[in-house]
Amino acid sequence: MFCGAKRVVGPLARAFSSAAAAEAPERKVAVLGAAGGIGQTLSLLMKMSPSVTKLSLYDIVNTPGVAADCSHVNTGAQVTGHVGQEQLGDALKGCDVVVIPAGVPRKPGMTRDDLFAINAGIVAGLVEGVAKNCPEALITMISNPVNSTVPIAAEVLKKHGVYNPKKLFGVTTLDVVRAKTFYAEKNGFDVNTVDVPVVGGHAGITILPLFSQATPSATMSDEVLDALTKRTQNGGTEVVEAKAGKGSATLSMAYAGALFADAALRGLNGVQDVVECTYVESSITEVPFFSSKVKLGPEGVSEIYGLGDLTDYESDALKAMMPELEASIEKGVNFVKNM
Ligand SMILES: NC(=O)c1ccc[n+]([C@@H]2O[C@H](COP(=O)([O-])OP(=O)(O)OC[C@H]3O[C@@H](n4cnc5c(N)ncnc54)[C@H](O)[C@@H]3O)[C@@H](O)[C@H]2O)c1
Ligand SMILES: O=C(O)C[C@H](O)C(=O)O
Repeated sequence: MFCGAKRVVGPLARAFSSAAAAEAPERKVAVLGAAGGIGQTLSLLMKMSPSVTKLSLYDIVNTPGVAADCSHVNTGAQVTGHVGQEQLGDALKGCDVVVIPAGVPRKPGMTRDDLFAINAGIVAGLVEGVAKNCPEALITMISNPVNSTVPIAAEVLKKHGVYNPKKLFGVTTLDVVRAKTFYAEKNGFDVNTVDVPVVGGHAGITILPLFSQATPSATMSDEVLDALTKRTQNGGTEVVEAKAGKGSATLSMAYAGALFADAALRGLNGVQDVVECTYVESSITEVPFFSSKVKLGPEGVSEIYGLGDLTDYESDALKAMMPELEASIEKGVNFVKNM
């Protein structure tokens, strides 16, 4: 089927093959919210990752079925299913990476912040489980609103005396995935050769793709640049509206979540130069959590890169996002303080 055509291997396949080093240590990954729209596909992708040896699937419903199904895939990872609060400890013990896509998704007309009322408590409870059962694990937070759920996780971990800012990540990979797709489409590039850093947070105007730093570079009019920026910022809403009340992005998010989890595992395993955009505790701007390019290593975060040169358009957008980002962070912090 591919005779004659030059076929470029995609990023997940590249991540999976380079993670497959024979000397890679055993790694246990848990997916919390594994029976959900994201959770099920993400669990499958994690089952396909050669760097995962144990895959623990946790949810408050339906995980026995999801785990049985996933366990029949003929790859190396051993799958276990855990259902309900009393099985959370077993799901988490010995984990190296905990991926959290638990919680409710948006419906049309909602903002991500509208999910705070339900998801804040869900995330706090799950991170408490991490603090008690696998405090050394890397946490990759998918549940929205990410701009607040990551600070919530940090505060819960602090309450338990186990917070390590190098090990807590908000997953903003889907913004990068979208920016790459839209940029490649617009400029006629092979999407597998494209890179676009996306900085800030993960909601509306806090999502800032830096197309001036995209590779390969392209000359775009101000109108095209603005349209691409807005499409990236509204990518989640585009899917929510298209799904018309049946949830938000699940397939592309599972792909993005697997890409990030695999990058985290490669970093843990000592693979060099693993760099992803992710929302972490950061001092590169005036807000305490910010997404930018981060090098991932054996301890989690090994280096947080600065923003580089920004155009006037990008500088203005950066300034404009700060009040919203700051308020979302404060809301998360206060939620745990008042718990
Ligand atoms: N970071 C991102 O880029 C991104 C992208 C897409 C979606 N999301 C977010 O991911 C979350 C999940 O989305 P979805 O489409 O998979 O939703 P979903 O409703 O399909 O699945 C959520 C799952 O979480 C489970 N759950 C609820 N409470 C739980 C608890 N206390 N412990 C464990 N599991 C629990 C539910 O039973 C369900 O199976 C939403 O908050 C959504 O907004 C984030
Ligand atoms: O948009 C949403 O609510 C889900 C997610 O954050 C996304 O970007 O797709």
